[in-house]
Amino acid sequence: MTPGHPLDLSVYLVTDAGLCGERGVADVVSEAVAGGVSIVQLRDKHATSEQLLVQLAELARVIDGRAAFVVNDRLDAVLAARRRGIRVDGVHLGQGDAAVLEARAALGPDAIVGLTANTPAHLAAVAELPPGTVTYLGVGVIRPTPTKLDHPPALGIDGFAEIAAATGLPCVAIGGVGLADVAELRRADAAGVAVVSAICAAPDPSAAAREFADGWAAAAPMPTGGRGRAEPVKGMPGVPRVLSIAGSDPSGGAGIQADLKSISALGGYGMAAIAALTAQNTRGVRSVHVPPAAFLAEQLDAISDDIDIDAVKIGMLANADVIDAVASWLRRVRPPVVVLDPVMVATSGDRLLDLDAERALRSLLPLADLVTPNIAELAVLAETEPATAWTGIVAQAEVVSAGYGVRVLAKGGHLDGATVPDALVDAVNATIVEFSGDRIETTATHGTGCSLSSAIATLRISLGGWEPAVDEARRWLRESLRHGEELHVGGGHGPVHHFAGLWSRGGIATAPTASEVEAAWWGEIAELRARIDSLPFVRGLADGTLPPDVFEEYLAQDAHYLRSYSRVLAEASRLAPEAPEQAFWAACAQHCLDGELEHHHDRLGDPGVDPVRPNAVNTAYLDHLVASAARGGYAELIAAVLPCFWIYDDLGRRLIAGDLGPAARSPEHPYADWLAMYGDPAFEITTRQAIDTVMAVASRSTPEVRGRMLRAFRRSAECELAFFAFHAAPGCRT
Ligand SMILES: Cc1ncc(COP(=O)(O)OP(=O)(O)O)c(N)n1
Ligand SMILES: Cc1ncsc1CCOP(=O)(O)O
Ligand SMILES: [Mg+2]
Repeated sequence: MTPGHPLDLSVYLVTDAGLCGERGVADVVSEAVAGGVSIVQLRDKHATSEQLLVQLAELARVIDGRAAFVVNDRLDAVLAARRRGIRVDGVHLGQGDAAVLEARAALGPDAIVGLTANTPAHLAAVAELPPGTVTYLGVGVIRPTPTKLDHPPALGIDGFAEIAAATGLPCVAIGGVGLADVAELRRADAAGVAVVSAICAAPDPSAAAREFADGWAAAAPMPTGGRGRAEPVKGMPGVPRVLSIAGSDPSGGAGIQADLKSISALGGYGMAAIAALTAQNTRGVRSVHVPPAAFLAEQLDAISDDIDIDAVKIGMLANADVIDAVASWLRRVRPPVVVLDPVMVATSGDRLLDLDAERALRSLLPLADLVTPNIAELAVLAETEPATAWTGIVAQAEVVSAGYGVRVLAKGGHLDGATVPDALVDAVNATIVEFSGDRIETTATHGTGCSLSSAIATLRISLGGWEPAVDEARRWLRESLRHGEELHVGGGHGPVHHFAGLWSRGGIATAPTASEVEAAWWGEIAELRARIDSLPFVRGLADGTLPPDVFEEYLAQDAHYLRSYSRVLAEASRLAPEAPEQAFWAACAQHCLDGELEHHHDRLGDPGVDPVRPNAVNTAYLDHLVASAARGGYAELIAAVLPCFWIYDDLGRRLIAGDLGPAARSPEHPYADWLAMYGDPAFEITTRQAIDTVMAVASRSTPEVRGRMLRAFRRSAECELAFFAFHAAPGCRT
C-alpha cells in the first residue's frame, strides 16, 4: 500500500483454489486484476507454511503492484514472505486470528491490517484500539454462503449498513455478495464488496471483475468532494447555509451564539441545533444541562428534512449519547462539509468529557472533513501528552490526521511567543500548510475556537477551498480579537468582536453591490487602459501600419499564453463552488483552446507546436495567474483571469467601431480577422458573464477577500499593458 495514497477496497477478491478449478488461482487472479479487482486476499485454509509461501510469491508476481495484496489469517506467512522480498501489503484477521495489535506492530504503520467485525461488541473492541491499528473491517455475511460453511449469522444489507454506520472505519461487505448487491451496498456506505465465488467460479473472471467494477462506479454518489460527499450546493447564490451543532453560551461569547455571529459576519446564513444549555459568563461555567439526545436528533432532522445544508460546524457535545446521535445523523444526511471543534478540555485544563464520550468523539472524526483541536484536545486525540513546542503539535496533528483520515487544523495559539502559528495538516493528501501572525495582546479571547471553526466552515463554501478558508478565517478572527475589548463585556475573558470588520462609526458598513464593485474595479484600471490605447502596438493595429512580423511575434506569444490561460480557466472551473460557475469556466477554457488557437493556427501553423519560447512579460503574467490560484483559491483566481476578457472585449469593440481611428472599420484592414474576433458580439456576451460572475463573488466576499481580488485583478491588467507594450517596442523581436 503506497503511503499517502488511499486504499481502494472497491472490488475485493478473496481466492478459493477449489472454486478456481483447473484454471488455477494465479490465472484467475491475473484475469480478475486486469478486469478491475482492486485488492486480492489469498485465502487458503489448508496450505502448509511452505505451500503458502510459494503461492504468495506467485501471486505477488502476477499482481505486480496492480492491486493491493493481503493474506487471510496468516501473519507469519506475511512476515516470512517479506523476509524473502515478496511484496505482500498486509493481512486480514478474523476475530479468532492473531491479535491486530500484534499484526500492526509487526507490519508497521503503512501495512494493511483488515479485521472481521460483525457485531457491536466487535466494534466496541475496535474502538478501544489506538488510531490507525485497523485499516478496514470485513463485515458479513450479507447472506448465507456455501463458500465458508462456518460463517456467522447473515446480516443482510440493512444489518451491514448498521455496522458500517456505527464505525468510522471503511467496511467491506462479504458473504454471498453478487453483482446485484453492489449498488445497494455502496449506498449503505460500503467501502467495497468482497467476493469469492462470483469471480473465482466465473467462466470469465476478468469480465466478472469488470462488471463489479463498473457496477461500483455506476453507483458512485454525486461528484464528490473530500470524503465521498456531494460538492457544496447552494440555494440563494453565494449564501452558505451553515448549521452549528453546539452548546448555548448565554453570555454570547462562545457556543452557538458565537457560531451564529461568525457565520453571519462572513456572509453565511446561520442555523443552530442546541446540544447543551450552559449557565456561564466571562468568568466561567456554573452548570450544564444536557437535553435528551433524542431531542437533539429531532432538531437535526427538523432542519435537514427541510433545508439543504452546505456546511456543519460541530462544537460542544456533552456525552456519548449526544455524540452518537450526531454521528448517526451525519451518516444519513452526509452534509457536504463538516468541521468538528472537539470541545473536550476546558481552558482550565479540566477534561470535559467522560471516557465513553471521548471514545464516541473519536468515532466522529472520520465523519468530519476538518477537526480543530486546541493543544490539549489534540493530545487527547493523539493519546499522548500535550506538546510543548510547535513541532510537537504538528507531529501530533499528523498522527491524528493519518489515523482518522481527517484534516487537522493544528493551533499554536496557546504556546508562548510573539507569533501564533497554525497549520492545516492533511495526511491523506500529504500536505501541511502553515500560517503565522503576530500575537494579539488581549483578554477578550472567549469563544475564539468556536468562532474560528464556524468561520472556516462558512468560508470553505464561499471560497471553495480549505486553505483560503483557513487563511481568510484567521484574518477575520484576528480583526475580531483586536476589537474585542471595545465591547466591554464582563469582568473575565470577554468575547471577540465578530463584526469588527463590518462596523464603522457606529453603523454596519453594507457590502457593495455587484455593479458598485464593477464600476470601482473598471475605474481602478482607467489609467492603465488609457496607456494601452496610446501604445505603438495598439495605434499600429488601429491604423493598419503595424509591421506584419511584429504582429506575427505577438500572435506567437499570444498562442503560448492562451494555451496556459486555458489551463488556468480549467482550474477556475475545478475550484468553482457551484455547478453553473463550474460549467462556465470550463466552457471558457474549451473556447480558449478551440476558437483562439484556431485563429492563431491560420497564421502560425500547427497550434500543437509552440513556435516560440515565452518572453519575459508572458512568463510574468502566467506566473501571476498560477500564483493567484495557489494562494487565494477561487475568488482570487477569477479576479486575476478577468482582465483578459474585459480589456480585450473593450479594446476590440472600440477598435472595430473606429474609436481609435477609422481604418479599423475597413474590411480591407490587414488585421481585420483579429479585430473581428475580439469585436465579436459572442465574445462580448462571454465577457459580460465573466464580469457578472466575478462581481457576484466579490460583492458577497469579506472586505479582506475583496481587497485581495482587486489586487489580483489590477496586477493582471498591468500584465496586459506590459504584454501589448512589449510588442512594437524597440528590440521586441529578440
Ligand atoms: C474481507 C474479508 N472479510 C471477512 C473475512 C472473513 O475472515 P475470517 O473471519 O478470518 O474468516 P476466514 O476467512 O478466516 O474463514 C475475510 N476473509 N475477508
Ligand atoms: C471468506 C468469507 N468470509 C465471510 S463469507 C466468506 C466467503 C464468501 O464467499 P462468497 O463471496 O462466495 O459468498
Ligand atoms: Mg480468519
